[in-house]
Amino acid sequence: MTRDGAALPVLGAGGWGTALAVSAARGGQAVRLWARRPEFAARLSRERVNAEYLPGVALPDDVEVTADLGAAVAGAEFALVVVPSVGVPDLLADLPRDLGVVLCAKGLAPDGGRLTDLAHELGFKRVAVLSGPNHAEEVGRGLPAATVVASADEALALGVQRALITPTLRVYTSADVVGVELGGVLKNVIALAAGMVDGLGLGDNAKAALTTRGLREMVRYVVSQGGADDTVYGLSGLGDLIATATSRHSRNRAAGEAIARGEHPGQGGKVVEGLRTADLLDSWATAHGVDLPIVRAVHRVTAREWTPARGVAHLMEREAKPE
Ligand SMILES: NC(=O)c1ccc[n+]([C@@H]2O[C@H](COP(=O)([O-])OP(=O)(O)OC[C@H]3O[C@@H](n4cnc5c(N)ncnc54)[C@H](O)[C@@H]3O)[C@@H](O)[C@H]2O)c1
Ligand SMILES: O=P(O)(O)OC[C@H](O)CO
Repeated sequence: MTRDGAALPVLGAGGWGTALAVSAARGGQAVRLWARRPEFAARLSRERVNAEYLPGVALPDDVEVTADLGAAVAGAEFALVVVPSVGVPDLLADLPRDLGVVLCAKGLAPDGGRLTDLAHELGFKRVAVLSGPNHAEEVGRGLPAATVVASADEALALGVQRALITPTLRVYTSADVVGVELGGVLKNVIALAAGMVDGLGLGDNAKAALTTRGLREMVRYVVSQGGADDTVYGLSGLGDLIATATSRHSRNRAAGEAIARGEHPGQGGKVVEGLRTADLLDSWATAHGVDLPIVRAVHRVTAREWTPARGVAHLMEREAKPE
């Protein structure tokens, strides 16, 4: 399904689903945007602006909004799955298994594994992941950006590339599903830590050290899972780490900043994936004896087991060693 085929289903009408729908439609792709709540879908269809999740961005005429999941995916070769990771298992369970699924959430499955693995376990044969430095607020406004679609199924990756590429969104393909998927997952935790550095006023040196050591931690985890270190140094790893750890748009960075100030992160119901990821990954790292000290510190601080100051001490007072 491409621009000359059936409409592209975009499942999930939060900030990212809406931005992808708008971007693809501006590029000439007909889109069906599925929202879970019928009243929300009706309002979006009527007002043509997602005031709750992506204010100020008008839906082009080529975006049809529906709350009917069957109608949204009818006749499609693949669909973009753009709900938060916690909602992905239930949504996948409701989809036909011959549909290609393009997972866009930057989070983990309930058991701490990868969502692409979960999709295969549920019986999907054609599975891809889309990830990159992509703030919805900027993609929705048509500012230039690049992203990566990874799949073991090259035809699927090429189909997604054709459907999504526009003069303002450059879409690369990759065969490294593990590397592309986990880069986007891990960077949220490092962005939470970067936000804490901001909130504590620790300075630019500290933030540079934290993000660089965070990148090393991303490489260690991705390689332990079978991904390539090269991928982590690309758009979906380092690129997204830069975009998230430095951005005023990032909900993860902002949540870290709020926590460091002693506040509870309030994001108006918008998902902060790094909180759940830190919890799942810290347990995984403990169980498997893998050293992920920043993940550990972020989890303990966000779980309110450690103060932010103790988290900093945990990172600074580790045994001296070569870089
Ligand atoms: N916002 C971004 O800039 C951005 C960019 C790239 C990737 N992502 C990732 O995309 C995913 C979705 O993020 P978002 O920014 O669109 O979220 P959001 O917070 O803007 O909105 C979440 C949307 O999902 C819906 N939702 C929540 N739980 C659901 C469930 N169980 N089943 C179905 N729908 C559910 C909500 O009603 C809402 O429409 C996240 O994993 C995020 O990390 C976000
Ligand atoms: O707002 P965040 O922190 O969820 O980040 C959004 C995107 O993942 C940036 O690429």
